[in-house]
Order: sequence, then C-alpha cells, then structure tokens
Amino acid sequence: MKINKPKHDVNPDLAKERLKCNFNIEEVTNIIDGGKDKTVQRKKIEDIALNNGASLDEVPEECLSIKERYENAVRKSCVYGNLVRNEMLEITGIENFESPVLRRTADAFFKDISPFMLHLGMFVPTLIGQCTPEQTAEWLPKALDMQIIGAYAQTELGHGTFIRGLETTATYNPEKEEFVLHSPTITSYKWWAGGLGKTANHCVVMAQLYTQGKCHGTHLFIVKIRDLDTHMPLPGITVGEIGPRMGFSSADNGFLRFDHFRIPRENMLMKHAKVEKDGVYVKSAKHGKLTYGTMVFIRVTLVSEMSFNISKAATIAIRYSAVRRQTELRPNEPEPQILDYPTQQHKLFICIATAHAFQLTSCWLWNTFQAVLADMKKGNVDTLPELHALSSCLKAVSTSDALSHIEQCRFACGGHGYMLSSNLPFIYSFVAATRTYEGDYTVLLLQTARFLVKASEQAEAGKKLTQTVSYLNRTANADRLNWDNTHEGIIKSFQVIAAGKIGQCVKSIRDRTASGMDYEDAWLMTTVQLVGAAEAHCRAVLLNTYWSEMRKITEASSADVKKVMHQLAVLYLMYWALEKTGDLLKYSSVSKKDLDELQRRYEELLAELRPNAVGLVDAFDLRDEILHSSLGSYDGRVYERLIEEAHKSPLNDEPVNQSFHKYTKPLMLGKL
Ligand SMILES: CCCCC/C=C\C/C=C\C/C=C\C/C=C\C/C=C\CCCCC(=O)SCCNC(=O)CCNC(=O)[C@H](O)C(C)(C)COP(=O)(O)OP(=O)(O)OC[C@H]1O[C@@H](n2cnc3c(N)ncnc32)[C@H](O)[C@@H]1OP(=O)(O)O
Ligand SMILES: Cc1cc2nc3c(=O)[nH]c(=O)nc-3n(C[C@H](O)[C@H](O)[C@H](O)COP(=O)(O)OP(=O)(O)OC[C@H]3O[C@@H](n4cnc5c(N)ncnc54)[C@H](O)[C@@H]3O)c2cc1C
Repeated sequence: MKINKPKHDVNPDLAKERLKCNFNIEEVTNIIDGGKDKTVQRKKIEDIALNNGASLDEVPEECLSIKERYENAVRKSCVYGNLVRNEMLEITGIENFESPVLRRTADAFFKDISPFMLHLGMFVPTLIGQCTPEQTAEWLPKALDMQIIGAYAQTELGHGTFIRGLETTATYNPEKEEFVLHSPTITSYKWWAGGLGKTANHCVVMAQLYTQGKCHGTHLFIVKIRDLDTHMPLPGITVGEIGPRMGFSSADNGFLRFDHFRIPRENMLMKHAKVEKDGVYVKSAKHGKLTYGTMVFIRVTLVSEMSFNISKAATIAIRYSAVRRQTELRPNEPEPQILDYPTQQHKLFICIATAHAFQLTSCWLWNTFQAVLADMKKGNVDTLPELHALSSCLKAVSTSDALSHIEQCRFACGGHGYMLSSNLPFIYSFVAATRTYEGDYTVLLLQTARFLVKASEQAEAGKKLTQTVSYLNRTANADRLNWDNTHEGIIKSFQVIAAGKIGQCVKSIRDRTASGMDYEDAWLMTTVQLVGAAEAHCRAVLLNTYWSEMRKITEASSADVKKVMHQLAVLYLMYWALEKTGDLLKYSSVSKKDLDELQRRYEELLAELRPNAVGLVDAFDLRDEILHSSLGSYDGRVYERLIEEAHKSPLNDEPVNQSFHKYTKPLMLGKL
C-alpha cells in the first residue's frame, strides 16, 4: 500500500512500534473501507482533495475572530464544493453524494465544520426523500450543482424534540394558489439550522399546514429566503445567526422569522401528501411519519460518522501514547512509554474496537435502511417501525459512547490533549452536538422503548417477532440465564438482560395502571427504566452485529488479520460484560469467580493487543491533513509540532502586548 511518506524522520519509539506489528495493515484498511477497490477509490478522492488546496490556513482557524472564521470557512467550502461537484462526484457517482469518503476529505479542509455541510447533509437528502418527480426535476439538479444553497429549518426556539408542537404556520390561499408562512410567536422562530444564518439562499421548512380552515399537522416546504444575486433577505424574512456555541464555530447556525411570507403551492414537498389547487388536502402516505424521513436517514449515517470520529481520536491518542514517556517504574530504568500502562490500554483499546464495531454495524444498518426503502417503494411500510426503533437507539448509543470514548482519549493525552492543536477538543465538541441533534439521546431511546414494549407484549402472546427482537421470543419467559463463559454466551446474556429489563418495564406499567394510574402516567413513571431497557437492547444488537459481521467479513482474511480482528471483537464483548456486571448478576447465574476470570482474561487481552496498537490505528489510514493533530501525526514529531503551533498564536506576533502599557504598567505604578 502506498503510504504518504513523512517529510521528517519518524520518532524512534513510533518506528519501533511499527516493527512490532504482526498483521498486514493494508488488509485491515481494506476491511474498514469495505473492500480493496473502495480503498483505492478513497485514496484517489483524498488525493484530489489534498492536492487542491486542503489545509490552506495560514493562521489556525481557532486564532481567527468569529467573522474571519466564518469567511475563511466559506472560502474553503467553495474550493471544496467545487471539487466535490466537478471531480469527486465523478468518481463516487452522483447518487453517492453522501459517501463517507466525501465527509472524510472535508475534514482536510475544516478542523471545525463547513457552513455548507447541511446543504449536502440534509437539504439535498430532503429533496430526494420528500419531492414528487416533478419537484425533484425542478430542485435537485440546482442543489447538486450548488446553484442554490439550502438549509434544514425544523427546530424552533420553543420546540426541538416535540415536532408536533412546532408553531410556524403554512396557510393555503386557493385564490392565489399560495401558502402564507408565518411565525406567530417568539417561540416559533426557527432556530439552530446549520448554514441558515448567513450562507443559505433556500431552506426546507417544517410548518403546520392549514387548508380549508383545518390544521393537517407538520409538513415540509421549500422556501427561497434570499435574493440569488444580492443575497439580501427577501421582504417578510428576518434571518440571522444565533451566536457563539460550544462547537460548530466556523458555521452559521441560524434563526428565521416569517412575516406572512408567500410561496407558490408547488413549494410544498408533496411526495407523501399534497394540497390540490382548490385547497383539498390529499394524503397518499401509508405511514403517518414519512415526513420525518430525513431524520431517519441522518440517524442511520451518524453511526458511521461516530466510527470515523472515534478512529481519529484513537489514532491521535495511541500514537501520542507511544511517543510520550512518563514516570519511573523502576529506579535507573528509562521512563516507560505511557502506552505500556494497562490503565492507558484500557482507555484506548476499546476505542479501536468500538470504531470497528460501529463501522460494521453501520454497514449492516445501511443495508437494512435500503431494504426498508425498497419495501416502501412497493407500498409496504411494515418494516419501518423496526428501522425507526433501530436507528433511534443506535444513533443515541453510538453518539453517547463516542463522546465518552473521545473524552477518554483526551484524558489519555494529559495536558497536551487539552490543546486545540491536538484536535481532540474539536472532535469532542463536534461529537457532543451529535448526542443532542437529530433527536436527543433520552428521547430517541424512549422511541425505541415504545417499540420494545409492544414487541414484548407480542412475544408474550406467542407471536413471532422480527429479526432484531426475535431474542424476545426465546427469552421472554426465561428467569435467569445459566452463565456461559463463551463469546456467544456473553451475547446471549446481553439479550437476556434486555429481555429482563423490557419485561420489568411492562410489569411496572401494568402494576401502576392496575393500581389506578392512567397509562400515560404509568409510562412516564417508568421512563427511567424504559431508557435503560432500550439501551440494553441496543447493546445486545451492537454486540451481536459486531461479532457476526466480524466473523463474516474476515472469513477470507489471512490468519494474522483474523486473529487481531477477533481479539478486538472479544475485547469489545468483555469490556461491556465488565461494565455491566450489576446487570449480569441480576439476570444471569454469573458468579464472582466467573467475573474475576473475565477480568483476568480482559487484562491478558490488553497485553496481547499492545504490540499491534499502533498498527491498528495506522490501519485507519487517516492522513495527517485529515487528523490535524500536533499529537497524532504519522511521524510522531509531537514536541516539535507543539512548539510550531505555539508560535502561530497571534499573541506571539510581538514581544510585548500593548495591554502591558495600557493597563498592567499603570497598575504596577499605582497610576490606574
Ligand atoms: C459543498 C461542500 C460542503 C462540504 C460539506 C462537507 C461534507 C458533507 C458531506 C456529507 C455530509 C455527511 C454527513 C452529514 C451528517 C450529518 C448532518 C450534520 C449535522 C446535522 C445537524 C442536525 C440537524 C437537526 O438536528 S435537524 C432536527 C432534528 N430533530 C429531531 O430529530 C427531533 C426529534 N423528535 C422526533 O423525531 C419526534 O418528535 C419524536 C420524538 C419521534 C416524536 O414524534 P411524534 O410525532 O410526537 O410521534 P409520537 O411519539 O407520537 O409517535 C407516534 C408514532 O410514530 C412513530 N414514529 C415517530 N417518529 C418516527 C419516524 N421517524 N419514523 C417512523 N415512525 C416514527 C412512533 O414510534 C410512534 O409509533 P407507535 O404509535 O408507537 O407505533
Ligand atoms: C449543533 C446543532 C446543530 C443543529 N442543527 C439543526 C438543524 O440544522 N436544523 C434543525 O432543525 N435543528 C437543528 N438542531 C436542533 C436539534 O435538532 C435539537 O436541539 C434537538 O432535536 C433537541 O431538541 P431541543 O433542543 O428542543 O431539546 P429539548 O427537547 O428541549 O430537550 C431538553 C431536555 O429535555 C429532555 N426531554 C425533552 N423531551 C422529553 C421527553 N419527551 N421525555 C423525556 N425527556 C425529554 C431531553 O432529554 C433533554 O435532556 C441543531 C442542534 C445543535 C446543537
């Protein structure tokens, strides 16, 4: 495999680590990419991005003012967008505009985020999923060609989670064949939409549809908000940026208020429901929630996005841990590499395993999503509830796990991990947002819980369940599982934990309703348990999917690759078994002795993986331009880079800052 040769000598400790690696790195890279041809394609696309102006910042993004950061991000987005349009999509195929490869190369341009991300990330997918063929023909080519730039404006100041509570109205006027968009209250301001504040000239808007005096609930509309030539907001539109945030600092999250703003009837996205010219409302959808389709799509893609983010953080922290030496273990011996500490391995090796677990699960989820879309094309929506339940819990758990693993990577890098130049704070604050946006963690787990409670009741009634909950058919009446200290045994025990927790939720709800509570209150009182049950179900799905997909995908691999991939998956199973010992003790016959044995094997496995740690992160094949990290570069020149980055601080532009003469000196002289 062609690697991008470092310009400098590689740090000797890192070089030694690479000699220790006992498997073929390229083979693992191919597995992660989904095949050798995909690796070749990815590298070709990365070359286009990296040879054409990526990383073109003279001053680090974070040293710029808010305005400069935004303007710089727009400049780079235009360079990048042009490459996507003219070169990269030629390679992926236009239908793959959401390819993770494009997302990955975008990181070479932006440490933080592109103001155009939501254009490709949500605006275009909404057009694809919600337009009639005529509307698609009208809007999609313009959007893909970036003649129009869009945002996705759903959330309002007063409501994000509860979509049915949105207040923006779209009232149909049959005389003029127009909708009138209006924001009737302060809480109905659209709020948060990425790219809306300053960049977009169009947006998709979720609003309550009124026609013939009746509200038909939330529907989607495409709205031109700015003049295409002057970029001035159109009359009736108030639009702006919502202000500084924890992350997303180079983008322009926006607010938007409508004052009786008129749009043509054809601007309602009418794939699933329409308003006729005379104002008659016609619903064609066989399922009530198809307008939520873009959210399901993004939740599906976020699982792979989390794998990518963990792999970046793990690469940085593991390479750094190979270079960093700290503390004397024995007198007169060199300080060990911090990677030699089992506690460090415990923080970091799970990150490698989790990146693989999420990558394989995301491919499986993507295939499930495609199968559901194919069913829906044939008019069958029966498989949608299971997809919604799955994508909800996998989005919730993958973003939450990614966040805590990335935080561990930062801890693993000590003080230097706190530097923005390490890139870990950027990765962390980006992922922190994912736990909230596209459906908050708790809220989405409660959606999965609804599905699980129903499934449990069906299992109780002897009905055969769909694949991801079929374990409820086998375990619904099982009291405590006989502990079986094998890999399959661990997976089964997670299914029994999930079944036990779901069963306990059903019982709590029934007990509460039996004692006179109405169902809504009984549900509400049980929500802490319901969130736990949905999380347990998600863990069972993740463990089972990772294990079975890993075995499938490595069937033809070399023995060494098979071994190391197997070790990672076992590490993942053991890690989660040890994290959930309380649940295991409650729902299986596991003993203290079994758990001690599991702990011992886990610690041995960390030591077995240790020589391959750097090789495993090298297999993620993240080029320095994508990693943007003083701590994680391929050559391990950590200290040199930290100093180089320090010199870029604008505070070092002059030896004495003017504030000394203005404030400090007068203070020192008592002249303030
Ligand atoms: C040009 C160069 C540019 C450079 C660009 C660089 C790179 C780009 C390249 C690629 C991009 C790649 C990636 C981009 C990735 C990500 C994008 C990035 C950022 C995204 C930013 C975030 C955007 C947002 O946040 S948008 C707003 C999202 N909002 C939410 O998610 C709200 C959450 N709330 C809900 O979903 C719902 O309100 C709810 C909680 C589900 C409740 O809904 P409700 O209507 O009240 O329903 P109810 O609870 O009563 O349930 C009834 C019934 O319906 C079922 N149900 C609910 N939802 C669904 C559904 N979606 N599908 C199917 N069924 C559903 C529910 O289960 C109930 O069923 P039942 O009655 O129990 O049977
Ligand atoms: C960086 C970022 C980018 C975003 N981009 C966009 C965008 O482009 N377009 C867009 O439309 N939106 C966007 N959003 C908005 C985002 O989708 C919402 O913030 C998100 O859906 C959560 O909704 P909320 O803010 O109303 O939180 P709330 O619903 O108010 O949640 C607050 C708390 O209440 C809890 N809670 C709420 N409801 C329940 C319930 N039923 N049961 C139990 N607990 C509950 C939640 O768990 C949470 O802890 C973005 C947000 C962020 C942070």
